[in-house]
Amino acid sequence: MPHYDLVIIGTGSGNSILDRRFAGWKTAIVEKGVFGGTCLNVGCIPTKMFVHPADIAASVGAGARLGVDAELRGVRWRDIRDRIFGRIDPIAAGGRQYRVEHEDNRDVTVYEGEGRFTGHKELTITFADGRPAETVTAGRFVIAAGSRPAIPEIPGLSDVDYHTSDTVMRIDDLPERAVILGGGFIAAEFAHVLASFGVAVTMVARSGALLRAEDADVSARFTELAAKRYDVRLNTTVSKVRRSGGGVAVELSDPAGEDTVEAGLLLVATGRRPNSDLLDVAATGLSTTADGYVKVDEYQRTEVDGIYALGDVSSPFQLKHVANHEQRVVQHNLLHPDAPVAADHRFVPHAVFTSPQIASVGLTEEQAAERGLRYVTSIQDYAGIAYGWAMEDTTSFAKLVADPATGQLLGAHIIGPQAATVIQPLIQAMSFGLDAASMARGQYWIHPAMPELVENALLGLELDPAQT
Ligand SMILES: Cc1cc2nc3c(=O)[nH]c(=O)nc-3n(C[C@H](O)[C@H](O)[C@H](O)COP(=O)(O)OP(=O)(O)OC[C@H]3O[C@@H](n4cnc5c(N)ncnc54)[C@H](O)[C@@H]3O)c2cc1C
Ligand SMILES: NC(=O)c1ccc[n+]([C@@H]2O[C@H](COP(=O)([O-])OP(=O)(O)OC[C@H]3O[C@@H](n4cnc5c(N)ncnc54)[C@H](O)[C@@H]3O)[C@@H](O)[C@H]2O)c1
Repeated sequence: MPHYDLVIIGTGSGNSILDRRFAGWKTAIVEKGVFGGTCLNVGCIPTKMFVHPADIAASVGAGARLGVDAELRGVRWRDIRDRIFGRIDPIAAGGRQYRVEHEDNRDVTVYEGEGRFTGHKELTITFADGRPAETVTAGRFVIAAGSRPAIPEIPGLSDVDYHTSDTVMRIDDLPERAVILGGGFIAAEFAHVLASFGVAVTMVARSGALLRAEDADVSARFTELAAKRYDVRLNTTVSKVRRSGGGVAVELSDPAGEDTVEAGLLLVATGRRPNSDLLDVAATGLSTTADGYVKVDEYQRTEVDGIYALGDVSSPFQLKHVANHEQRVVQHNLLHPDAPVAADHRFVPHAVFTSPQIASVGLTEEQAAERGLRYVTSIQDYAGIAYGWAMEDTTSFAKLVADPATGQLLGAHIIGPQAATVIQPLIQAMSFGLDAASMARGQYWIHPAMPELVENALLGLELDPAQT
């Protein structure tokens, strides 16, 4: 049975651990799917490569209001799809080839199969091509096995051809109508992409709002805008799914009664679950949280000495920048176990690349209230800054939550054009402890640029007199 210094399970962020400092470490990498993991192959990268042309397509119709009459003549879906994957697939293949063949990786063995713990620090790898399974042991493991779409139990679902984010980007033709189940990140991003490309979209959410985890004002505004663009069904559950014509019939139930929507495509976007169960992490002595995340401490160490975990398999954030940060922490701690560094999860931002864009960091107003904190808020509409006038914006805003006594920002939430970019100075201020008044007045803000939104939101905070 081969014994390794290090076994890494998963080639998403896990693949970035090895650099020349690990030369001489006898290492195995285990990957059951496509090299590069979720973000590269079926996540952040391709989705945003679809969102960009979707933004362009959507902007054509939006010009008339400003006096620019333009028409969208068509969307060449297959060309867009093939361009995107024509770029991504070779990157994944190149990453694999580098690990398998390159001289830099002479101490690395790549196992292209599915790993499962079968004992203490013992992993058995099975292969799809029927080769005999192999069992390896190691002094150190990194569990970077990510997450997968969570599929709810809905009568009939397993009998129809439904999609998840893993498959929907590779379809051959766009349907006339799509039903999207879920009201979270993936639902919001794909609703925008599909609708911008001419697909009629029905969004089905079991609660009373879309993007419910956002600050309530942001969630409410997004829900209101989405309802103008899509057929949004709130407080609705799917009671049954069945085949119908060339597609699916989705039977819906809401407080007002029953309805059936027929569509050429059903996208299930109801969250993602960590892959700890398929890995049987209990067999190596690890426990998980109630939601299935491998338990780690602030150093990304699991309960078993020498086993680390990172990314979606252990982090409820389920974000690539978090997986990458944790990967750097694990990398350091593997090399310097006696001087470990901790992961910094204080101010983890996220953005939803839908329309309008949404970005957020820190506490929502609801979370600040729940924690009993003393806080003030400020809402700055895009309509109140010069660039917002240029865009004739009427619906976008930034909302700040701050501690009035110290001027420290507690949270920032933006819904509107370029939200994911405009929020960055606020993330920086929170990360480095810059107070709102110093931030607003201690620097120039380019006029008339979008960050004036941030400047004005900061100036709108009613801080205690000592802070102003
Ligand atoms: C549609 C979509 C869009 C997204 N967009 C964004 C975004 O815009 N911004 C953002 O920050 N995040 C985004 N995310 C989230 C982001 O993709 C993930 O947080 C990130 O990829 C997690 O990285 P990871 O390394 O933990 O796992 P992964 O990248 O999933 O890597 C895990 C790897 O482990 C392999 N594996 C699993 N189990 C085993 C096993 N038993 N044996 C062998 N190999 C195994 C898998 O095949 C996979 O390759 C998106 C996710 C999705 C689904
Ligand atoms: N821009 C980004 O950073 C980005 C984009 C896409 C995905 N992601 C990551 O991927 C994760 C997964 O995305 P997601 O949209 O699937 O999850 P999500 O948690 O954002 O949303 C899941 C949605 O499904 C609903 N839901 C859950 N179980 C259900 C059930 N049984 N029946 C009906 N509805 C149900 C929830 O109420 C919610 O509306 C996100 O949490 C995010 O971390 C990030």
